[in-house]
Amino acid sequence: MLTVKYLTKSYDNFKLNDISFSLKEGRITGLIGMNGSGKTTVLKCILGAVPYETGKISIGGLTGLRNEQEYKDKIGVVFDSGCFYEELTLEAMTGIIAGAYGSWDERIYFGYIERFGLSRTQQINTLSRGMKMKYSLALALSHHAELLILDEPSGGLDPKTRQFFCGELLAQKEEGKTILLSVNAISDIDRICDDIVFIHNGTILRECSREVFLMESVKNPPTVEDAMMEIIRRRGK
Ligand SMILES: Nc1ncnc2c1ncn2[C@@H]1O[C@H](COP(=O)(O)OP(=O)(O)OP(=O)(O)O)[C@@H](O)[C@H]1O
Repeated sequence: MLTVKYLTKSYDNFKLNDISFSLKEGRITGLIGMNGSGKTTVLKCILGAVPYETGKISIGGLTGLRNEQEYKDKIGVVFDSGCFYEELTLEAMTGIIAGAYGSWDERIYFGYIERFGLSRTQQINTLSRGMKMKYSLALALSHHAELLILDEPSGGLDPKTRQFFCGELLAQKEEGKTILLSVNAISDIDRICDDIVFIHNGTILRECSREVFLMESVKNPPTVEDAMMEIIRRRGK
């Protein structure tokens, strides 16, 4: 599905070091790591939102450089910051976003808006954090994307809304979607991940199933958070 090969991206004080990993179709993969480990940077490179120095990123053989529209249509994005014009209504904002996708499906969009309890005439800046995340998810699910990319979807959400999100993502997986979500150390959303890609200081330390990753934990019952800490402790940094 998604393949990232030898990706390198540098900022003044940070570098993604030759990142390579791939996603298995129809599974949920957690890109996990501490604050500042490079998760958002990796996602931005995949989305073509920032330039990178070296590497090849492809989805089902398509690269964003050669097939920009087709590549973009394949991805549904939910970003923590939600890139919206705050003073617009959902209806007006959606009109702008829908135009960016060749495969936009109004019928599916209205279905989600209703199911998520959102109002099309409400202004973006009056949405609570949970509502904004639901709106982002509705947009991401409305253009027949094969791959969903979510940046810290549980950040700042209460347990009930987190549960709602987990349920929605599991339902999407059932429909055959491939999902990549970034998860930080203290999130509990890792429970729904089938696979883990563990990034630390811009380097991938593990790429395996969640089950195998948990074997690194010394706690009983094992936790993803403890497994991360153990791997880092054994490396000595
Ligand atoms: N535009 C930028 N200019 C300079 N440095 C940046 C820029 N964006 C990110 N960085 C740096 O790159 C590093 C990785 O940041 P990134 O946001 O990818 O981490 P993250 O794993 O998503 O962190 P968090 O869990 O806190 O969101 C950080 O040290 C950050 O300061």
